[in-house]
Amino acid sequence: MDCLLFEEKRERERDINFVGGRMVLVACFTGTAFRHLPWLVPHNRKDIFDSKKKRTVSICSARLQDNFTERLGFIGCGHMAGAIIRGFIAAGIPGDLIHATTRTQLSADNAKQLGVGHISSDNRHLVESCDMIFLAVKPQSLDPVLRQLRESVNSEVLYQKLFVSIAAGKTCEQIASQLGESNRVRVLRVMPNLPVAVGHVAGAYCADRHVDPKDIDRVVKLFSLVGQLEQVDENCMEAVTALCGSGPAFVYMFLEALADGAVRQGLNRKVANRLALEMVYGASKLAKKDDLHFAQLRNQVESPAGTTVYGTAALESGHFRTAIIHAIQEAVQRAKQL
Ligand SMILES: NC(=O)C1=CN([C@@H]2O[C@H](COP(=O)(O)OP(=O)(O)OC[C@H]3O[C@@H](n4cnc5c(N)ncnc54)[C@H](OP(=O)(O)O)[C@@H]3O)[C@@H](O)[C@H]2O)C=CC1
Ligand SMILES: O=C(O)[C@@H]1CCC=N1
Repeated sequence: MDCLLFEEKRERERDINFVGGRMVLVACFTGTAFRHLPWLVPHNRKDIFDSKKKRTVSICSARLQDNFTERLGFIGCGHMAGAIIRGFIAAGIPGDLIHATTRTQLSADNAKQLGVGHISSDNRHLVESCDMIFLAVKPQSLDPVLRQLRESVNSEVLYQKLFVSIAAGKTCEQIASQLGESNRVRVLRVMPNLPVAVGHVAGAYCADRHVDPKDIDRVVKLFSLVGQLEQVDENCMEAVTALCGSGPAFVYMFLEALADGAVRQGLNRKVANRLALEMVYGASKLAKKDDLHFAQLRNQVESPAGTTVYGTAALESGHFRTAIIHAIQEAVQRAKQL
């Protein structure tokens, strides 16, 4: 799939959107973007001078390298695997390189709709057929899956594969030791989030010390097609799970409440929903662009004795921030229990 690529000055400003089925990418330092997107091949590059921002911006098309041959296997194809697959396929990964297993026909039908090339319920066959195996079942279903793989797949075959777990709360060590000799099993943990479906993942990864840097590189490169993952220590993965994995649910709840508030004041429901969405999107975009402390941005909105400061004071008396901090804490606690 072709994409348009814009390069901008700062790495952190990189942003990927899909427009009319094409990927439009706003990227970092001119010249370095393709190093971060090694599976994209640039062509028709044109450098233009952005007089407003006083810097050169490159615009070009890019496509996935023809030699991308990694076979990706998903054990479990529910909400999260489905979102990752949607993002990968939109970024140009051929469905034929994607394998998935499910338990029910309904999930198999959903996987087919997404464009998954190979669908079955045979986890052993999936592991044997693929290079990178995503463990994408619920954490509560993971132990029996790992046991089944240990019992059914030849251990030397298991050791050749790269396992990527997206399960909340399960450590690399727990997974590796259930699959075989833990220092021979190659496991990375990735915590993605639902917006990976539209090429905008916010999340992180960590790996066991003995995982080969080349394996880490494979996963980082793959996810660079759908956004960017931070590298964190494993003991921070629960915080990332709460912030990034669960975060979209918190944001959707906030959106719902914002729209409800406006509807209560008489605004039409559809208009309220649309405005809530655009407002949060725009506020995030500005915060990302201006890179100011969130409180500085808030202060720009709060006119003295104006409407906003009355609203923010009401949020404080409703313990808004405490409630959010508590939500993150509860989500972390739950991840540790899983
Ligand atoms: N949802 C999210 O936003 C996020 C989820 N995660 C993590 O992703 C993982 C999956 O979560 P989510 O997608 O929400 O869950 P879902 O319940 O939507 O999906 C789980 C999938 O696993 C399949 N499954 C269960 N047992 C087996 C098995 N033995 N063999 C093959 N497939 C099996 C189910 O198939 P069937 O439907 O046929 O029973 C289903 O498709 C979890 O570990 C979660 O922690 C991480 C980040 C965000
Ligand atoms: O709710 C959950 O457990 C999963 C993990 C992060 C988001 N969803």
